[in-house]
Amino acid sequence: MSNHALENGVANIKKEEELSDMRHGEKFSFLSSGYSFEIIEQMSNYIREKSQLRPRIAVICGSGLGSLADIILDSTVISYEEIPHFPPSTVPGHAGELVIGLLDGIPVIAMKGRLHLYEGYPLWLCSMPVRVMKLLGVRQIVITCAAGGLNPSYKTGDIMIIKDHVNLQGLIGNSPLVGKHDERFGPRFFPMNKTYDSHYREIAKRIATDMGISDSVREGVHVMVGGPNYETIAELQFLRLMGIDSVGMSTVHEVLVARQCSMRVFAFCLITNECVTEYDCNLEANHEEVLQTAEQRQETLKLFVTKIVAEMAKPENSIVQPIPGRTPGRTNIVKHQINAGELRALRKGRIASTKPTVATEQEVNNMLDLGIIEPSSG
Ligand SMILES: O=P(O)(O)O[C@@H]1C[C@H](O)[C@@H](CO)O1
Ligand code: HPA
Repeated sequence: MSNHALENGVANIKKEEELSDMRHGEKFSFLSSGYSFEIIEQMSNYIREKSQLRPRIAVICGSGLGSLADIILDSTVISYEEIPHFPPSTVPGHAGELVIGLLDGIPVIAMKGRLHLYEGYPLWLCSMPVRVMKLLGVRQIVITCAAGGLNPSYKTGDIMIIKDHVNLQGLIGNSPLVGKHDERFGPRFFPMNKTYDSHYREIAKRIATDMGISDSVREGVHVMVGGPNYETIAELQFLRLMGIDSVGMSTVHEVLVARQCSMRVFAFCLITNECVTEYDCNLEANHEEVLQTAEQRQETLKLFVTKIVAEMAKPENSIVQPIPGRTPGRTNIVKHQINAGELRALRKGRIASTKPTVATEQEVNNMLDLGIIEPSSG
């Protein structure tokens, strides 16, 4: 199926290119905004049929961090290649599997391996799984990555909680969000200043203290570069001037898409190597070191992530606010009203949605963001 992924993407782009402005009878081209809502819905429906669990929490495992998914019990494993329209993962250290199961008793969905820009996939395709997970009911997400430590005080093996990012690609117009807009994925114009959930960051720091690892846990600003090559010394010096603490090749595009659809985000990097910023240094960045560091830190990270997920799942930590910026009157969501029986059935995963009746847009948005109802293509 995955062989068709890019073809289908291209078909989708062609459809968009054919859009015409009827007022003027002219044809306009659109940059691709990726898979339509209906294709994402098809993908999530495929996944939903494979597991009875309806996780609210997702984990994206970065390079060499796939073992985080190995502690998920009673799991259903779905290879990316079998999911319609899902492209394969092509990087060592990225298994290319979705794992749905229980992490210390809490339903989660994990991406064991992600998609990168440097694999030749456009950013909308790299971040597409986040939209699929949203339609599956995910409302909170833990995003992890391997990164080079640019802050001179960082050491290999440190965990850096991301408090902010510089979206280098986005600043010059390469964003997963460019192109034709569909309000069902969230607003086009939305704020980013509360992106990295401050409450979850505090929880993570408390957990680090309890685990006795606070000396190796940092908080900093992440940048995503295009890769696949590591950076030159001049590039790293430039990034350091910008106030960057960690350099990676992922995460930012996923965070953007997650925030657009109102997910609460906790993200961290494992500092897998120290960035070389001096010309007279003989060290050279390499992927083997990245994977090796990840392997050395896997037990600590498994515990760290398990504890964070347990906290995120607590009712008081799982309240989700809709992201500001929805365009009034532009949402295509079918409105639902829900009774107690339906709510119980939804929570047990026996039904995916309820019959459409009338509810206010505010009620619908609240229910959507709380994961009580599913967005529909209607
Ligand atoms: O998938 P992530 O961002 O964790 O992987 C990093 C970036 C490159 O894919 C790779 C470079 O070693 O590790
Ligand atoms: N640079 C960019 N991406 C990375 C690095 C790095 O040094 N290490 C792991 N991913």
